[in-house]
Amino acid sequence: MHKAYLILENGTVFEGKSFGAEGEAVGEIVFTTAMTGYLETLTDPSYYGQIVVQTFPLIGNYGVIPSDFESDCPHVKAYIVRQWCQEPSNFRCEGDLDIFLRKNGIVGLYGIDTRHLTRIVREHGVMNGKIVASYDGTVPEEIKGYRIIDAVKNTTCDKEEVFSPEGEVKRRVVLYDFGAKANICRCLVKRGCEVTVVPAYTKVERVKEIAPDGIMLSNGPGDPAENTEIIEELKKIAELKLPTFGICLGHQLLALAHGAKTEKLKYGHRGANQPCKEIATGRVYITSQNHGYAVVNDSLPAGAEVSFVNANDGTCEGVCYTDEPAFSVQFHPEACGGPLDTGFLFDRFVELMDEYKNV
Ligand SMILES: NC(=O)CC[C@H](N)C(=O)O
Repeated sequence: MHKAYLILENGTVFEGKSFGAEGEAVGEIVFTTAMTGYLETLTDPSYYGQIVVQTFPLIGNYGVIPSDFESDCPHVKAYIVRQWCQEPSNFRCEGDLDIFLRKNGIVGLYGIDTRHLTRIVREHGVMNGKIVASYDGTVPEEIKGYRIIDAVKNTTCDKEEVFSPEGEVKRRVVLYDFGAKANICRCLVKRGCEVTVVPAYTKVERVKEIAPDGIMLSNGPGDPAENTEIIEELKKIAELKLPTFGICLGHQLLALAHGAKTEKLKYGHRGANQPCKEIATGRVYITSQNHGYAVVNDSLPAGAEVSFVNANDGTCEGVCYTDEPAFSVQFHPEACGGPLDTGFLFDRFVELMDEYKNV
């Protein structure tokens, strides 16, 4: 394995070794504290444009298992680990991480002090960086200027697709794909929903033609406020007053469509053990998360209430709309990877659809 370097925007340099694809990669450095679920992380489209650092020191122990993927291919810009497992072991394993990254053109770096790197990002805030094969003592210009743009455009599907449950179709859902994780669709299909996955720029007229019982707004990458066209369409979709459930980017876009604001967090929440408190019950759930932006609590308009807050930093983790059958969460109830504790939110959505069907 060759030597490779990570150069940070602030001039810090880490020397490590290359794995995966050879080459260079510039991106936004983010860290995830999840101890497992690296395949779900790699293939979650929300990581588009980001160089992901795993804080857990040994990654790849169970190899590559395609049925765990959250989309067809990895979306991370590059991948950094302390150590990758060269002899994975699992009855479902179909290969190792190095070959998987190489095949998919993802540059990897290992053998650096990921704890030190994480501390820098945590204290300084999220920053850009570049992985290079050689270092000449200078910080490349492109690092500072890097910005993730057109993220949803580059990760949404290009045509509609219908997923049907095995048994009877109990309700029909339109799932807006802003860069959706596959498990959102699986969670709905499992509950007897026929899911029509639609591209992110689908107009309200098409939704009316499909005439679903509910609307699901998926997760996705990038700055939520950048999606002005989608936000305008969501305003019209909200007028249909259909049961609506938003997750992560979907949650942020729904709030923006109602006039709320979003902000970039210092270093985001990425991991599988983020505590979230439900305001109505005071109960704390352990959640799976991957986001860099959040809805500003105080910016919510009348008719929208904070339903969950992050127990660590008090940021908005959920919104409930009092004049519409709509709710959303910043965390991932579909988990994958991560705890399944908040899967009941899909049951709530299904109940909401059934309630509205009967009125
Ligand atoms: N997982 C997501 O949907 C992330 C939403 C958004 N891109 C953020 O970083 O905040």
